[in-house]
Amino acid sequence: MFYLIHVQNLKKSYKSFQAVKGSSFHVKEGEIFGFLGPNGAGKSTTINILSTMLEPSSGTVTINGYEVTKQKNRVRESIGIIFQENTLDEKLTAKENLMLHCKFYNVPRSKRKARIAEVFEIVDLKESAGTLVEKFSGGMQRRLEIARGLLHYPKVLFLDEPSVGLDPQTRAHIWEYILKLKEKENITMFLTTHYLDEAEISDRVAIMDHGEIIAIDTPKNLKQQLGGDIIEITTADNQAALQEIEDNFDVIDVSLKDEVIYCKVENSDAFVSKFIKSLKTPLTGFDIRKPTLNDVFLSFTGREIRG
Ligand SMILES: Nc1ncnc2c1ncn2[C@@H]1O[C@H](COP(=O)(O)OP(=O)(O)OP(=O)(O)O)[C@@H](O)[C@H]1O
Repeated sequence: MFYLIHVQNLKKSYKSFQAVKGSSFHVKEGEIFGFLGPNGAGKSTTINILSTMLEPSSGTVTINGYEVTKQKNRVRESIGIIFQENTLDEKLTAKENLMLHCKFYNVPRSKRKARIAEVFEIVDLKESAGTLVEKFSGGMQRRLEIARGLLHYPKVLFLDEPSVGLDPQTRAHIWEYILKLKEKENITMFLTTHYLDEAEISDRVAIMDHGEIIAIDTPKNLKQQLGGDIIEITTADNQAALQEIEDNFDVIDVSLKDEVIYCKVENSDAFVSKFIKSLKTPLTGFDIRKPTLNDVFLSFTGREIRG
């Protein structure tokens, strides 16, 4: 089977420090592949290698069938990159920025105008084509960067923390555009994020920690693997309640963190009815929820992803 991204036993060391410790994964055409992990996990290192900006220490990586260390130009033609930081020229208009990129990427002169109009349409910036980028809001600049990343019809779009530093409403908008892109252009997307809600939109997620991929699957399967429901409990005496739960209740797992007791249970209905009736420690708060990707991360590493 042909994979747009194929990574085999990738390693990267900075002197004696191993930032990536032998990752292997593949990404299919049209997939949104989320790369999730806390700060310092090795996400940027991986994305920089995949996009030819950094040499791996060992392992093989192919993008669109081209090897990243031996066929750099072919790889670069196949990818678009949206960086964490703004790389637009703020003294130029939006359209001038895009035109510059077309020249840089050798988009044929006859196609430039139409393609620029197309990408402006995708990110809803048609009206602002002639405006200087320095007058754009943070969200508009990010949208323009996405438009620019698409100009040369890349097969894969790399998005490194695409919504970092944006307010929640703008973040939500950026994701609308990204999903529209998947629909309209069938672009394969490789995105790094440490926002768990953002990772949820991925078709598959790889969770990275300390340079290693510790899980890869669909968000749904990852969460289902945990099984059951999560119950968050606060009481007048959490230590006593924890002991009571451990001794008397049927739980898959129970832990106390930041003054909240987390219980993982097979069947929340059965647990709750017994719990309310028989817990001796006075209860002060109670919440039942389905597992999130944060719970997945917690169960693999014992830490919160934002830790
Ligand atoms: N040029 C470098 N020299 C030495 N160590 C580095 C270098 N670049 C990254 N590292 C280290 O490698 C590890 C992985 O860094 P990387 O930037 O890939 O993580 P990340 O998951 O992208 O984190 P973030 O979300 O903070 O960007 C970190 O411990 C980092 O300090």
